[in-house]
Amino acid sequence: MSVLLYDTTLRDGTQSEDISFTVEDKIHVAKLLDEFGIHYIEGGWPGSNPKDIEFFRSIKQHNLKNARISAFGATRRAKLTCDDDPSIQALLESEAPVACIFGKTWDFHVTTALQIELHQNLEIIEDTLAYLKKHVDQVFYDAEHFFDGYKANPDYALQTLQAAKRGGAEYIVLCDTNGGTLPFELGAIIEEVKKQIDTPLGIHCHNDSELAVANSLTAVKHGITQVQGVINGFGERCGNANLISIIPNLKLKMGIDCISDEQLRKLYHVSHSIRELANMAEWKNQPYTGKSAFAHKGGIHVSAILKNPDTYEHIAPEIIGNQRRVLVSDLSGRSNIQYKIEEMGLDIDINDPSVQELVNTIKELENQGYAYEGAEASMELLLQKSRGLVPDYFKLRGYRVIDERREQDKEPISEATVRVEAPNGDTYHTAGLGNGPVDALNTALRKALEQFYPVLNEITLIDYKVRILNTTVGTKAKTRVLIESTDGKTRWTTVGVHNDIIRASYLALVDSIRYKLYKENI
Ligand SMILES: CC(=O)SCCNC(=O)CCNC(=O)[C@H](O)C(C)(C)COP(=O)(O)OP(=O)(O)OC[C@H]1O[C@@H](n2cnc3c(N)ncnc32)[C@H](O)[C@@H]1OP(=O)(O)O
Ligand SMILES: CC(=O)C(=O)O
Repeated sequence: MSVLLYDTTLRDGTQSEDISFTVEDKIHVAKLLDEFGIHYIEGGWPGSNPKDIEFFRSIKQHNLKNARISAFGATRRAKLTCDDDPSIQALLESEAPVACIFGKTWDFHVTTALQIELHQNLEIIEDTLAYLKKHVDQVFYDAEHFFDGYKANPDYALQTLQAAKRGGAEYIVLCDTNGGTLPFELGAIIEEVKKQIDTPLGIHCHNDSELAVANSLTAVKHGITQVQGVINGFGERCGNANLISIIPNLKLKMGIDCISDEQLRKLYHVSHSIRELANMAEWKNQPYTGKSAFAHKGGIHVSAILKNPDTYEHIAPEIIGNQRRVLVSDLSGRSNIQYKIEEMGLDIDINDPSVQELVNTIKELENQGYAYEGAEASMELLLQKSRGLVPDYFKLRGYRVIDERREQDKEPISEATVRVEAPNGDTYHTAGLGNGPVDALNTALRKALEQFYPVLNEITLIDYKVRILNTTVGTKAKTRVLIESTDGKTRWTTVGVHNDIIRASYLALVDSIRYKLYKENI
């Protein structure tokens, strides 16, 4: 059995709150989807807006390898013929080889939304499809609200499908538009449809009951051969069926070879690239492609993973381009540390006393508010320091930070001074201005240290996160600061915790600097 993948990220996905692709973004997404092995890419609704018209004009200049481009539209307006309907004409002008038209199935929608007679809707469906069939290579029909319509009036719902069949639809796609259908209802209804309709069937599910993926897979189990969905499940309200979950489930769990093994390895890349292009926040726990999807934290889990990863993983992460991660925290045992040691390429025996010492230190520090699962550079320093492998690169003799606003209409000024002592005993006294007290402290500290460690000028701070830990004590609360740094080659994250936010930032900054020096073998 084979299943055709129909992606509507560029149409239904853009109905998601906060998503607005440019034409260039849309072209980029289409090319990613094509490489990934998607069979149909719905590029937009040419009757809706100039951006979508431009997309269809522009995509013709790109030679796609796998995918056919589909243009979306509605059945003709009741008062217009297809020749007069601007939306139908825009669809033809798009010159897309595939047209996907949605029409009404639910009698309630016909009388309430379209406000026409039930028989008129049947005529509209049939003649819109028949008209398009004469002009477009392939015509698909999206039966909007099919499952709700069937539950309300099965006879009429099936009549709408018969009309689509008479009109020549190559595929009839059953839509769970409001996302309220349960998998067992959906399966039973599809079985009834198959008794009446011999046109190939597709499925298009929304996620309002968090069942869009389950419903899509159930539909395939009941013989449906086209699955419509959106990358990362983007879409209006709670989103559409998530192709990032559907595809590996079809291939790895149901044995349906919808894309090649090589294409499946791009799953992580496609998911993250399209999320970036959509400018949507990271979904860490996203099944399959989230950063946490194969992240193991509990000591017992990690101990078993080290013996055989199948103990706590449903698939091997590499198959879909993701990777296993082990987190270190106060829920760790020695196995977590052992995993990290191997990951860092260090040669330390699990029975070395430093390992148990590190487990104990981490549990104690986490109790004070430190969090090492996102600050692996600080953890590596802790481990290597306990083994005497991190020198005292410098001593801080003192610092002062001034943050002042001298006049009402002027921006505040932040200034820091630091005194540090180099290993040879020389003392450096520097000052720095900054965009706030932490920035000023960073400038002053780096000015001093770069005089005897020039390599530090490669470091840039790329992220600074502050979390207040015990919020009930107000301004006396403890602060955790996480700093992410890069030297252009790698990125690393360090942590600092203190009652004083400047001191917490200083601790995280100093760990970042020490990590760079340690990695340079200085
Ligand atoms: C389930 C789905 O996801 S369907 C896709 C939904 N997506 C969108 O709506 C995004 C793109 N939409 C648009 O750009 C605009 O809504 C347009 C251009 C299509 C129409 O704009 P307007 O002409 O201003 O109409 P408006 O958006 O106010 O209302 C929609 C009209 O389409 C009609 N309509 C709804 N479904 C259908 C259908 N299947 N076939 C024909 N007409 C339909 C409605 O009855 C309404 O008609 P009315 O103006 O006579 O009351
Ligand atoms: C066609 C469509 O997007 C729907 O019915 O949900």
